[in-house]
Amino acid sequence: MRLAPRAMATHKGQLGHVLVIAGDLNMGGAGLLSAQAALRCGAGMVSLATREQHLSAALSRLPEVMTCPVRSSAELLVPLARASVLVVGPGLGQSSWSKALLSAAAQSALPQIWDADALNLLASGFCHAPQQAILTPHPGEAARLLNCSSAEVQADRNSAARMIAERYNAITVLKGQHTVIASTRGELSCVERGHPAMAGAGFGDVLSGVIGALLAQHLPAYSAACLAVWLHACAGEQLALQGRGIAASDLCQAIRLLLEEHSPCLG
Ligand SMILES: NC(=O)C1=CN([C@@H]2O[C@H](COP(=O)(O)OP(=O)(O)OC[C@H]3O[C@@H](n4cnc5c(N)ncnc54)[C@H](O)[C@@H]3O)[C@@H](O)[C@H]2O)[C@@H](O)CC1
Ligand SMILES: Nc1ncnc2c1ncn2[C@@H]1O[C@H](COP(=O)(O)OP(=O)(O)O)[C@@H](O)[C@H]1O
Repeated sequence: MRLAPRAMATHKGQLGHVLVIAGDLNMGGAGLLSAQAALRCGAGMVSLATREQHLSAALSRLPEVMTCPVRSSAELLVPLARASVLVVGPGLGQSSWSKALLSAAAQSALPQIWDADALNLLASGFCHAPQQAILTPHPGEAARLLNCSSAEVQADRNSAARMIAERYNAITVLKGQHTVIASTRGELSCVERGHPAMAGAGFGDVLSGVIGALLAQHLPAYSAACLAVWLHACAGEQLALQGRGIAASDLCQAIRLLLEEHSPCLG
């Protein structure tokens, strides 16, 4: 499960276009973290559809990312038509704006990663998960998806991941210590890496962008989920050597270097 090396004549159009749909008012940073991670893991192009209030922050922090201020689902149509992979949910909120964007994504046939509020809205019965989805719940979101408590999820994490995969017909990444990845065909993997210094805001947002970039570069979905979790957890371990206080965005450079070690760009 490696990314293929790149031919010398490779161009960005062959490496996928990740569209991150994220960031309601007061949570603009979540989408930026996800987009930054996708960029740093080699996606050919990255776009961010978010509240117009976040436009200038996004442009100044991530000039490589195409920023699409969207007020309604109609304004999402053009970015959706250009994308090859969607990351939906970081900081998306649960407002009418959030719901309109999620509905538009749910109707798309593109492969997509659903995180955070996309999962909360899914759990509420607002919509169905699309075909070819990867769901990335933490134990709190997993509990909402299964209509149980997070203690019950934690008591048997393998079963919880399997049940979400079955119920929603989607690859499921149950985050937290020793992240579990379950497929709809019964495959189950556990990544016994990571560090409690990763217990902070925004780490999950980064993971969603890493998965998006690997999918965009044509890794099969289950492999993309497993490799992304492993890279993210190992990067966390490396940064944790310096102790607490890792900012989630710090992970991106460490993940980039680990990815190059694992899957060299020139083979
Ligand atoms: N910079 C930003 O704009 C950020 C925005 N964020 C957004 O904030 C919103 C709320 O997300 P939250 O995840 O904070 O809130 P949630 O209410 O979804 O989850 C928090 C609860 O889930 C449970 N939980 C989570 N991880 C657990 C674990 N490892 N073990 C056991 N229980 C666990 C706990 O009960 C915890 O109180 C989302 O839209 C999210 O995307 C976050 O991503 C953080 C960064
Ligand atoms: N104690 C821990 N051990 C290993 N990994 C952790 C630990 N705490 C958090 N993580 C990882 O950090 C990420 C946190 O994601 P999440 O809870 O969705 O955060 P956020 O919504 O703030 O981005 C997950 O990938 C999780 O596996």
